[in-house]
Amino acid sequence: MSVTKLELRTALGPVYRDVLPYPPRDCTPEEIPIIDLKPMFSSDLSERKKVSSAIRAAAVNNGFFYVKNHGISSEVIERCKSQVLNFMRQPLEAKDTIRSHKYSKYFNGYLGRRKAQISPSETADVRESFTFRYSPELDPDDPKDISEVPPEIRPWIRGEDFVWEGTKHLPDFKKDCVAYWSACLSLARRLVRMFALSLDLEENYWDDKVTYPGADGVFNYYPTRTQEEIQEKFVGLGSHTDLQLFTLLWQDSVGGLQVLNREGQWIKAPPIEGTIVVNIGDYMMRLCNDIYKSTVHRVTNESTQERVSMPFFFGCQKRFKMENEEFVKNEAKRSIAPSAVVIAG
Ligand SMILES: O=C(O)CCC(=O)C(=O)O
Ligand SMILES: [Fe+2]
Repeated sequence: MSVTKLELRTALGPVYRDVLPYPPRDCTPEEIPIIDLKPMFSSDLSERKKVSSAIRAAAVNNGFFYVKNHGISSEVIERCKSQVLNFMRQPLEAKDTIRSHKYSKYFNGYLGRRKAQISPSETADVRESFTFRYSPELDPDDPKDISEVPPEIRPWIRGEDFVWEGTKHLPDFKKDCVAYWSACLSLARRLVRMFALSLDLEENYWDDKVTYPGADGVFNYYPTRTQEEIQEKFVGLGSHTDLQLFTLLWQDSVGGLQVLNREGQWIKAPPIEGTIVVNIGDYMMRLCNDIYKSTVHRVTNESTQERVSMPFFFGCQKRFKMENEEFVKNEAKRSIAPSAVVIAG
């Protein structure tokens, strides 16, 4: 049996994985379970522990699970998804007015088709994306003007206004995007408590580290591939791990997300109506000494329809990671998850 070596650019430096020579197959419910979040909203600790123990079981296995009854309304999701299409279906010139490589210090804005390559072992990414990062005035739980943020924290705020300036012509674009992002942030702050419980930590272990969190909203758009891209086996988004504590990932009904399981077999994580995918990131894996796995995943849109996904990357603000110097250095090379080697032009 001949395995292939896959090289990954992770926040822990280059990592290699053996991949089995079999084509991707459907996942089983044990491999990527569905966790019901309803008990998370209970005031009864033993109820909440039902969620945390289910999280632990999934996190030590493949590090990927779906959540249902997550509390984000389907209207908020649908409105945001429509806005992603409104933005992405514009002519390239309009999207390029907020081009990330040109206008952003912190990877906010638009990244074009085949302008990055996240995986050194695969092709450039066909995916286009729009990114906006944490701004205190958008925080749903305690909105603040930047002037009210403690001075030592201000330099770490990564949101940039040009993304909203350059999309003003799209009615309600900011409002609908922020509504979805806010809902993700509130959910993530609850979910991180379940992660704390799952690791036998105090439930509030992360609370003060996510007051000004890493909270990156990314909208991914996977156009259908050209004949050339199909022949050359272009990936939508190459194999990678996410960088932060965990990711909340909404995907539309098109499909194309694959996860590398513990055995090195690619398994498909199909869209399941009403759910959001959650996966562990490198920083969580580092903090818990690899007990929880930051899982390798990739996307290829092999359908004849465009695909949208809306990940939300949640973590501690960078200054809390300084004790992990190596981690921060490698993370800077990769930046946030949609980053990669930049392709000129
Ligand atoms: O599009 C997807 O389903 C996954 C996206 C992803 O992995 C990412 O943006 O990091
Ligand atoms: Fe990812």
